[in-house]
Amino acid sequence: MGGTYSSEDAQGQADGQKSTEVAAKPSALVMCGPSGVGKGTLIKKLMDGSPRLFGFTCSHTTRAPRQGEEDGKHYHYTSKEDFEKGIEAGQFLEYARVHSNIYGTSYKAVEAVAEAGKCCILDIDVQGARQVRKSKLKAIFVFVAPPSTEALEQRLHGRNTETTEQIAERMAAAREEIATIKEPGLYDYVIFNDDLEDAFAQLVLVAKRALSGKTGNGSQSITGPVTLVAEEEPIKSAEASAAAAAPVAGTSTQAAGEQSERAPLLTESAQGPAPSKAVEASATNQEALVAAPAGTDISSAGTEQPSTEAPASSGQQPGMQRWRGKVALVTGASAGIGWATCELLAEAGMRVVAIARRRERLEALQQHLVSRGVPIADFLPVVCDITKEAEVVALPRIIVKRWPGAGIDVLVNNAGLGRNNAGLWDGSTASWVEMISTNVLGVCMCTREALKDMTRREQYGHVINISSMSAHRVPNGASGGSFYAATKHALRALTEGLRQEARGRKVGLRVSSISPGLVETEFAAVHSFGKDAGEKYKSMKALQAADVAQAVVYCLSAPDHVDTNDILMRPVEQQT
Ligand SMILES: Nc1nc2c(ncn2[C@@H]2O[C@H](COP(=O)(O)OP(=O)(O)O)[C@@H](O)[C@H]2O)c(=O)[nH]1
Ligand SMILES: Nc1ncnc2c1ncn2[C@@H]1O[C@H](COP(=O)(O)OP(=O)(O)O)[C@@H](O)[C@H]1O
Repeated sequence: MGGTYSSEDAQGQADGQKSTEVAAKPSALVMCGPSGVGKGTLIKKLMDGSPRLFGFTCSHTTRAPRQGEEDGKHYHYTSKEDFEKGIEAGQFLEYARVHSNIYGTSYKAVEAVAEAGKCCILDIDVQGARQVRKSKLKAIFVFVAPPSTEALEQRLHGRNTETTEQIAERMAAAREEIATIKEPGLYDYVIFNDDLEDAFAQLVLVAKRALSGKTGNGSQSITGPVTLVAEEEPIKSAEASAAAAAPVAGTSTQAAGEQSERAPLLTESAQGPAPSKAVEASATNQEALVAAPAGTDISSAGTEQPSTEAPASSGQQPGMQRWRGKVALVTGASAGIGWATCELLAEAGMRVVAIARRRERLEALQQHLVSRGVPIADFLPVVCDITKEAEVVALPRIIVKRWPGAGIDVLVNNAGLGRNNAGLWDGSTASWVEMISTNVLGVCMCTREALKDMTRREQYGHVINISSMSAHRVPNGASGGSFYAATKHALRALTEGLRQEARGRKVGLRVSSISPGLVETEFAAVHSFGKDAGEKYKSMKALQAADVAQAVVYCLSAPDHVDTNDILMRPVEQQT
């Protein structure tokens, strides 16, 4: 039927003989990515798990069959002449010249799968994907990306199916293919195939969308990050439900409101037609992983070099070498000091676990880090509220799942908040509870779980508490700001207490406290304490969040004989 084919035709045919398994007309799943990235491996895993739901569209190719490949199963092996005749006759939905051969998807191949009511899986190159995007075929487009170009080359060698020259040709093409991630309107999802199980679980979520007939228009890659899981309707796991039902300290209306807006930390599989058991099982616990947004530039991912625009990296800081490849968990990573700290530590070669409540900020941070040349494989964003005990307790498990054998080496307790309406005259209990829950209890729970993790591995690293000058005096007492200072005074006592406990247990844990004065991002908050408080700080030049992040790097990189216990950072009064 050649050029008259449209996906609607195929869907119509599928409707008549739809099995009960296929609840909606499936869209096709277009898989792109450089040679050797693992497309075939992922597709096979998906089809082996659910052969009745997915069908592979068998392409035509002029390349010779590899050992073990079967005509009509892996490819239709065709001569160049026959292929060109087929193109002339309009038999191909798309075709392209790839690695010195011609490859193409015939309308017939798509029909064969669609007629059985299955989701068509196309493994095609970038040129083909562009053509399919313009066609009428309803599809979701996925780019499978390697964690690094080195890993890709290793996989190609490991597969043992190409000569050295062929591998060089594929590697040259790979760089151009990876650059197309940024191409507007092309891909709906980018899946990094670092850990096969993680990549597969992400593919399962996308595949479920295809099965239920959803599509993407690729425009999300420009207008905003794409999250695999947020778009699904998650079912709360028992753990997350328990956490939501039992906040650590009382209730806070604001905290409760924020909590309900975001997705839970861990989810069971998303809804949709029931796939096979194997597919279900590996789709769990992926909520913690945020897939890279399409449009992210990973062309330098894995190179360990910051981009040319990047400022002098903390990786050059003497003393940071020892932390390369170690794990730093940073709380409150969505903005300000936390964000800046993640940036510096990632650029210093650490694996960074960024904790925050707002998913979209974590995605923005991920995109930012990747654009600065941080390997995606070294970043783990986790949606987590540190006042929810079950969510905090889950963190070490999530980390070890992502990086087997690893654990928390550095904990940066940065998350903290100040609320007005907290004076002793007429303050709100909710404000007090919120501050205590986050600034004190949240810090304690994160610390306890990090210490357990260090004890498990018998490796004690460094805990850095981001405190405040308000831990040393009460700056806004008259305006009702003493409660915030009280939480920071408590943090000061706890920091010293942690040091004493570590000494008592004879473990080599380092504990630092950094007490910044006014940080620029807090200006608004200070003004909310009243006119007097605002006036007082008018003449001051506020610290930058990056200044405080530099102090974190300083604590980590200082030699053992240098005391980094308490760093006070007062802003200097501006000369008028
Ligand atoms: N455009 C297009 N590309 C295809 C088709 N079939 C395979 N390819 C792509 O051709 C490239 C080489 O495929 P292949 O020789 O099987 O090698 P491999 O991907 O390294 O296993 C890959 O990027 C495939 O995605 C097709 O029908 N159309
Ligand atoms: N996540 C992964 N980690 C390590 N090796 C992988 C991973 N995914 C796939 N591989 C291996 O990489 C090689 C290339 O995978 P393949 O599926 O043939 O790639 P493609 O179809 O994209 O060319 C295979 O030997 C496969 O076993």
